[in-house]
Amino acid sequence: MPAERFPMQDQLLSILNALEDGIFITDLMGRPLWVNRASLDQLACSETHLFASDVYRLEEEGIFSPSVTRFVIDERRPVSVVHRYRGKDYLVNGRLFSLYGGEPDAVLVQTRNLGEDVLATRAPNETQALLDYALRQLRKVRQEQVRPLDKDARLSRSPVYRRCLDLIERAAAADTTVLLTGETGVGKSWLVSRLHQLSARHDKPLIHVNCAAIPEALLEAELFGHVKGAFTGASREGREGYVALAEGGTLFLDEIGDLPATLQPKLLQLLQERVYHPLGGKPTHADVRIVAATNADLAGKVREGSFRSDLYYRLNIIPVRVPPLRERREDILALARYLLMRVGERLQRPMQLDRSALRALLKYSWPGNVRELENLLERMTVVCDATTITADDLELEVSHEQASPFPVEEGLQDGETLPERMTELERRLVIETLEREGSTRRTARALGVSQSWLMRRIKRYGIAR
Ligand SMILES: Nc1ncnc2c1ncn2[C@@H]1O[C@H](COP(=O)(O)OP(=O)(O)OP(=O)(O)O)[C@@H](O)[C@H]1O
Repeated sequence: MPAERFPMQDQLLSILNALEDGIFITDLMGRPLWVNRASLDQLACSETHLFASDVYRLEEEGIFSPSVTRFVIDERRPVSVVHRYRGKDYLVNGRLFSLYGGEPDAVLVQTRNLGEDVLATRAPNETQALLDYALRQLRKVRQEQVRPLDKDARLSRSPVYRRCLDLIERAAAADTTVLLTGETGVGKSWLVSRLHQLSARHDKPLIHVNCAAIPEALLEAELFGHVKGAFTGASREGREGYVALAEGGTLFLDEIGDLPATLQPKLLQLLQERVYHPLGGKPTHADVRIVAATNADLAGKVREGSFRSDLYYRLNIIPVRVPPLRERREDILALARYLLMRVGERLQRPMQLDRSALRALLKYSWPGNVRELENLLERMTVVCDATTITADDLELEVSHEQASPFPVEEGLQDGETLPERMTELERRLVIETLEREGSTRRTARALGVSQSWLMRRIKRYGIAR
């Protein structure tokens, strides 16, 4: 089994591979992380196929029937069942566990072939003890040697959003100013936390300041702090501002377009000279990385004179445009499943979406972007009687149904050719139908093509499954 998928010391690999019990580990989205030899033999499925898929799809394909992993993910509790599989009886134990020693972040399924005995000579807990030992060692190895698994990086199938994630990753390493722009709810703040986590400053604070939410009269003191008695109403001891609180880390200035004109030169000084003035105090040196975000048209504000152009250019060193959800339709269903799982976990109510709901989510234009999707799924989790959400439950407004993503009347984009447009249309249709239908067999039927044609396209477009 490939060590790069799940780095592990050789001895541990040998122990786990020597077990007669099958060991199958997935993340909480049901994506395989590691599987031992016995488990692969039991499943009679190629390793490549297994790792390119998730338990939901594998269940649809009949490789699991049903999947114990899915049950553990949905129910959030351990389960023990006896499965008859290819003429043999297996005792299957599934449970949540933590790879890092904190909150559960993975599912472990252990499969024992009952036919081959569960011999009286073998202490029943022997395998379990060995396994627990191996997992303890594994946690240690991971904590020492590798960075935590990046659970979210695989969340995007959209080239535009992947470019955005890529840019964030590069910017994280560069320690320079970044300006994120994009509609409300697209995930600008989410990307800033990701940037901070990936940067060398990750063990220092990330301070989020919403420039639009703090009254103008207070913003300067909040940002830069004040010494005692600096102004009427100031606290007697004086107070540190957000810049000081972010020392060594990242200062995230959200809604930067609302930064008052009086503060703009002060921020410029901080950016250029790394110096600021607490109210009533001396110039102070700061070591912070500044990241700003806005859903306003900042260049327009510069043109109309309400935002300083020198500050704009200084902030705009690495501009990152975060695309709205309607421009990354390939991600809608994967995000919906992920967010539904997250909210289900929080509210202790696992839910699922039926096919009519998936179709409705794809048709809608999401003016409120990821936040709107998240809020809708939370509302559904609270108000739906049944645990399966249907299109009727969603009540998405027809007026917000999306026009075709490829309107003929708009013609081709600058420099785009007809074959390029056709290829992109094919790619998107394949991805969306796969997301909706789950298995390649059903997708091929829905698209009216053969399964081998579909498999070739999946390969050609590098569609992760
Ligand atoms: N790629 C993603 N994966 C998971 N959750 C996401 C992702 N992008 C955004 N979210 C979630 O969507 C919600 C909205 O995101 P966020 O607050 O970052 O948007 P925003 O662009 O900063 O919005 P605003 O401009 O209104 O401040 C958050 O709850 C966030 O966790």
